[in-house]
Amino acid sequence: MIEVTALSKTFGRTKAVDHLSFTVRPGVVTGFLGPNGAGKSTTMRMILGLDNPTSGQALIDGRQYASLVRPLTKVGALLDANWVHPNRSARAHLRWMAASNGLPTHRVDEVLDTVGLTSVAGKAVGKFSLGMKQRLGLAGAILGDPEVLLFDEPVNGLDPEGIVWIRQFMQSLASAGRTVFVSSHLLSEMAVTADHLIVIGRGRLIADASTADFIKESTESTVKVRSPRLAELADLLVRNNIRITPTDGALTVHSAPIEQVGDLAGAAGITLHELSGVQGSLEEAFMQLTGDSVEYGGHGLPAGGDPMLPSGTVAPGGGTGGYGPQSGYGPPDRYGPPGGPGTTGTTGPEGQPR
Ligand SMILES: Nc1ncnc2c1ncn2[C@@H]1O[C@H](COP(=O)(O)OP(=O)(O)OP(=O)(O)O)[C@@H](O)[C@H]1O
Repeated sequence: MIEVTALSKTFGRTKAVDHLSFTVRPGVVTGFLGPNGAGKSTTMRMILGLDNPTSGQALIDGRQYASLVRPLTKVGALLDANWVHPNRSARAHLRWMAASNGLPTHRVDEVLDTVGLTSVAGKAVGKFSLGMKQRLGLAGAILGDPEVLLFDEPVNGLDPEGIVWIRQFMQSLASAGRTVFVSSHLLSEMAVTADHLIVIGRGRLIADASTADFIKESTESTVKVRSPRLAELADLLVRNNIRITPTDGALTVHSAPIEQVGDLAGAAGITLHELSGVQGSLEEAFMQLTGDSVEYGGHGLPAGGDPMLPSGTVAPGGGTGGYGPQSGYGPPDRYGPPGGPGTTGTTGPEGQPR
């Protein structure tokens, strides 16, 4: 378990982490989300003893990282996959890590096998692709069979196959009862990987909730309905004071439960070809909650909504224009392709204090 209590870190005039408190529990994957510069890497670095807090504390199973005798047996981390000497082979790199923590050499071959690097174990790491380096970083993280694992942007720059592999890898670690704490910019990926989310903005806690609750509470649920008598159905719903938006041969219903829509259509004898509930996405929930916490950029949509839509209509996905968030809706490109590992200047697993 990781316990962060009133944790703060100031760099000059920048408050990178501001009185942050949360707990990361074992048995589930906990995602760590926040806009660029929110303080995720700094928080992880403090948990790992790589940065000293200005105030507050971060404990791993009740102890500070610095007080752990053989840290790799308690905590494994992947902060920067590029932090490996390029001329060293994968096996030599892991042997060096194992020796420094008093771990048996046979663990090296075991973890190489787990991450699928056995056939290239003798190759210089400098010749590795990013995906292979990420796998090597994960091998280092699990070398000491630790109960607690931290991964900072582990899927950065990976292809879809690599992303799915890492997702399953993290989920299997969690289902074995480990504590898994992972930061990522890829929100759609986090939505299917993490069971629980810690969301921060400008160093402060914004949300600490299950992924399902976070999405449910921060987005609008709508109903999608299709019918061969769409115009009649639209008229019926409007007459019942229900707000709707026409979308691609269907109606999006904003202010009525699915049962009411079905009952009204049924009573009027209107055949339906589709009646389904639509939940918002993690992207929408994230932007809704962190819109004001973005450090750089952030050109929100105008307060009146999307200028491309008629007034009173609703942007697809619950955007602005009469419904949903009216302000602080940042441009999605903030969450686009990440800058790649190393952009936060973090240190690899070997950089952890012994
Ligand atoms: N060593 C440092 N010296 C000065 N400022 C720093 C240092 N490390 C981080 N910061 C600042 O602290 C704030 C938080 O940075 P941090 O890297 O922790 O955020 P992040 O959420 O990990 O961002 P990203 O998602 O972009 O990696 C930023 O304003 C950053 O510029």
